[in-house]
Amino acid sequence: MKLPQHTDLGATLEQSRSGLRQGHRRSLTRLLFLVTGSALVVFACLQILNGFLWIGVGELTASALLFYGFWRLERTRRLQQWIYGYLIPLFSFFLVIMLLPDASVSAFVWVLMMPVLAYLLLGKREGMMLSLPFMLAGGVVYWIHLGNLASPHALIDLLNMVLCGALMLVFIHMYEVRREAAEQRLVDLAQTDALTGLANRSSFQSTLSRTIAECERSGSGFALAIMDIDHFKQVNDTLGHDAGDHVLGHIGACLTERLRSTDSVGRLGGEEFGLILRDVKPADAYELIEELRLCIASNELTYGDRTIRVTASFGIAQWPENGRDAETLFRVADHCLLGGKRAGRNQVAGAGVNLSAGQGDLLAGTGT
Ligand SMILES: Nc1nc2c(ncn2[C@@H]2O[C@H](COP(=O)(O)OP(=O)(O)OP(=O)(O)O)[C@@H](O)[C@H]2O)c(=O)[nH]1
Repeated sequence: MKLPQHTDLGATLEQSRSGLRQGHRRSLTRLLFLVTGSALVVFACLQILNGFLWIGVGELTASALLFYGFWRLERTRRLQQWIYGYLIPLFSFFLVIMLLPDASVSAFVWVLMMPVLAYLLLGKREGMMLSLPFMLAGGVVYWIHLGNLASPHALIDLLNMVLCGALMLVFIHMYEVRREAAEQRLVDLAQTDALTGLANRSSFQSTLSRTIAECERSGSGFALAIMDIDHFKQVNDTLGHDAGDHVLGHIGACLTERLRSTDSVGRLGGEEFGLILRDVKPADAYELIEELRLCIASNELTYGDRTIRVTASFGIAQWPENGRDAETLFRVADHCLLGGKRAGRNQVAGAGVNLSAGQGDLLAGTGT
């Protein structure tokens, strides 16, 4: 069996669940650091020229920190902390410039920038939790800034800002909710086999790697089984491709029904399925797979007015006895499966277990 060479699309998409994908969030944050840092240098020069030396020095220090952050962000694992470390002072700074006695009305447009930045960098939940209190504080400062609300002019200004801010927040929130849902659908599609609804090969491969890592830590064993339907080509050739699809769907359901919730099953491609049985000893794994074999063999499937009976062969590899890595386990299980096919099909063959059933044959010598 060849292991998949393509990248695991499901896992890649998985990373993008909160907010933008990690890589995109990183580049966006770096860009913001660069832009803010450069802008602060310009403002600092203007402040110094205007005689506000200490304000200029403060802005230069902040820009130096931002340039340092720009460099650090390329590799840091603490992206989230850096984002909070950027957004909280930035939003506080917006509030401070709004609080200045001679603050221009235009300074309040920054309130509208808060949800955009927070949602883009932190995603839906954290973006809302951070931007909402700052926006409310900005609204209060604006209200105080307007002074006498008895005048229609001030009231219009207040309404404009409140309405615009509220709409901005609602639209960005709705956009993020839909984007996350669409992304989730994409993740599900990338991990699922459309015909059977089971995990596809790439997703099964990820589960196997995760299982190995978990079992390395816990020390508990598991079994990998590969199942292949016998003479499936005949089903397609005699009853048609649709009937073949029907059989595949039925077998998929049959496997899922029989396994425990901690076990995993996936369609590896064509008429081949993979099973991961957690916390089992070789003899238990064999017994369970044997039960599956019998279930498939004894099942009569109706397709229109036709009755279909199929059998399947299984190869089992045990972790860690037959191999510690996915590639070796696949190779061993595949080797056993091949032995079972050669021995007459409708068989269960395990490496080192050398047990078989079906058609009264005993399979010996499979495995490594
Ligand atoms: N209906 C249907 N058939 C498929 C699908 N994927 C692969 N197949 C068919 O599965 C058949 C596999 O045939 P073979 O590899 O010769 O295997 P087999 O006939 O099961 O024989 P053994 O495995 O040696 O017992 C081919 O006819 C493929 O066209 C699918 O998604 N739907």
